[in-house]
Amino acid sequence: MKVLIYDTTLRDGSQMEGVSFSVEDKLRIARRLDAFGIDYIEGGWPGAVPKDTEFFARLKAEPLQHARLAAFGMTRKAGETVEESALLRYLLEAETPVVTIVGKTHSRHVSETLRIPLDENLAMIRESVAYLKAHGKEVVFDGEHFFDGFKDDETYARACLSAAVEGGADWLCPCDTNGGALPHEIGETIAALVAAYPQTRIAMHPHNDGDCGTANALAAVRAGATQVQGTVNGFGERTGNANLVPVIANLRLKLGYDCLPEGALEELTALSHFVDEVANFSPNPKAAFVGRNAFTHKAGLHADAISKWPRAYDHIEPSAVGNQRRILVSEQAGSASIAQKANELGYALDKKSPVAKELLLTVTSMEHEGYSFEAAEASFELLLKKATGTYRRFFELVTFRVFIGKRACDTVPVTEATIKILVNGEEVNAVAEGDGPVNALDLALRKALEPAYPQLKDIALTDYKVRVVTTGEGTAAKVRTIVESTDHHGHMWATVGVSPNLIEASWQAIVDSIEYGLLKA
Ligand SMILES: CC(=O)SCCNC(=O)CCNC(=O)[C@H](O)C(C)(C)COP(=O)(O)OP(=O)(O)OC[C@H]1O[C@@H](n2cnc3c(N)ncnc32)[C@H](O)[C@@H]1OP(=O)(O)O
Ligand SMILES: CC(=O)C(=O)O
Repeated sequence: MKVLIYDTTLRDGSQMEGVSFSVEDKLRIARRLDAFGIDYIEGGWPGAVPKDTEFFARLKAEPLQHARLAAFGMTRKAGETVEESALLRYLLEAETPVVTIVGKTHSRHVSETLRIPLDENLAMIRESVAYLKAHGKEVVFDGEHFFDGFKDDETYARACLSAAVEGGADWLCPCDTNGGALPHEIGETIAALVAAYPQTRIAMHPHNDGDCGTANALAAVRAGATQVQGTVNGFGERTGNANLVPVIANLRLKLGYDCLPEGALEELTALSHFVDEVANFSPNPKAAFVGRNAFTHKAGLHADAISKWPRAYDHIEPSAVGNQRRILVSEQAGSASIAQKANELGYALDKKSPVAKELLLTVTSMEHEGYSFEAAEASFELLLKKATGTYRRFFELVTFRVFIGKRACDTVPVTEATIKILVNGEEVNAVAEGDGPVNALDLALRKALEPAYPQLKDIALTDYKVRVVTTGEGTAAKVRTIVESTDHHGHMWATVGVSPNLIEASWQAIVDSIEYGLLKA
């Protein structure tokens, strides 16, 4: 069974707070969606939003390869003719094969927000659709507030769709504009429309205000809708539109619908992250199917079962959507978690070995002290190296001191770190000033180490996070620092330190970061 996917990330998605695509952004997303195999791409509202007008103009030179491009707009306004409607004219000027127009289908909205006679709204719908059809367009009629209208005044809601059918609409797309409908209501209503309009294809435009966007899209398809409208990552007005990511994955993998070209589904995770990146959002780790956590297993019992049957705790094979399975090491771990993580990192370790048991004890007691290894895998790998005899020490601390001073005339405090270490048995001293105590300490350590380890120049600290943790000893407050680092190959790692003293916690994380970087180099 075929279902067509209609993407409105560039139109309804742009209506979300925090989203402001440039024309370039829109073009990049459109091309990516096109390459991915989306059937319809709604690019925006030409004539209303200047960026959208430019977007359609620029696409004329290099049309999409696979998707049908849709321009979005609304019916003519009350009291004007279709020929007089500037908005309809702009839609034609966009020169897209598809035009989608929204019209009111809830009688109360017609009376209270448009403040026009109910018959005039029907004429606006019929005449606008007919006008666009006369210009050779494939026309999608978006029935605004349809499901609420259907509950309130079914006769009028149906009359609106009938007006669109009389105008020659190719698609009737009832919209759950306020996003509050439930799946059973959507299913029943769509089934009624499929029966009532056998000659016209039925689409569905769900919003997510009741957190039922995906469920409503699936309910509509199961009831006979053959087009689903939504956005990548659920961008959209208020709480967003139906999220096409789980909609597509569920349609394809759970319900067996044909909604993408062969092989495209494996690109779903990359597509989702791409759209977030263009929108300047961090990908949501909890996103179903494509989030970093979607196939990440923390509990020891889960990790044990997965080591015996990889699919044991996953609803699908992660690679089907381009994602991957991960095992975390934490206080929730068991020896199977330790062994699997070790294997993943390239160390042969049996879960029943004394080393695995010992390491588990170390990890769980350190986590009890406030360490957290799930966000600091490099520190865990150093523990693993120590446990398996593959650790190498690069230097030994003799002493460090950090000085912070501020005189009345200073705008910012002066920070200086002095360090004495042993490198290959020789004492090395260094002093450095920094933007703060941690920076000064990091710089002093590097200064002392760089003559012996010039490869350190390629290792940079990229992020530093501090969190207060109250653990173990009653109410004693400790801080946990996580340091993120990178090398010139783009390899990234994170390390952790914990202490009641911020400088000491930072020192531990910095030392781990440098040791790990040198071991990998
Ligand atoms: C459900 C949806 O998400 S639909 C998409 C909504 N998207 C947007 O609104 C983004 C783009 N919008 C815009 O650029 C502007 O709002 C425009 C260009 C469409 C209209 O701007 P303006 O002419 O300044 O009107 P304004 O936005 O203040 O008011 C909307 C007008 O359209 C009328 N209108 C609203 N819906 C419809 C409709 N379905 N059919 C006909 N007229 C309508 C309103 O009655 C109002 O008319 P009035 O000015 O005579 O009172
Ligand atoms: C058309 C549209 O975006 C809606 O009614 O939600």
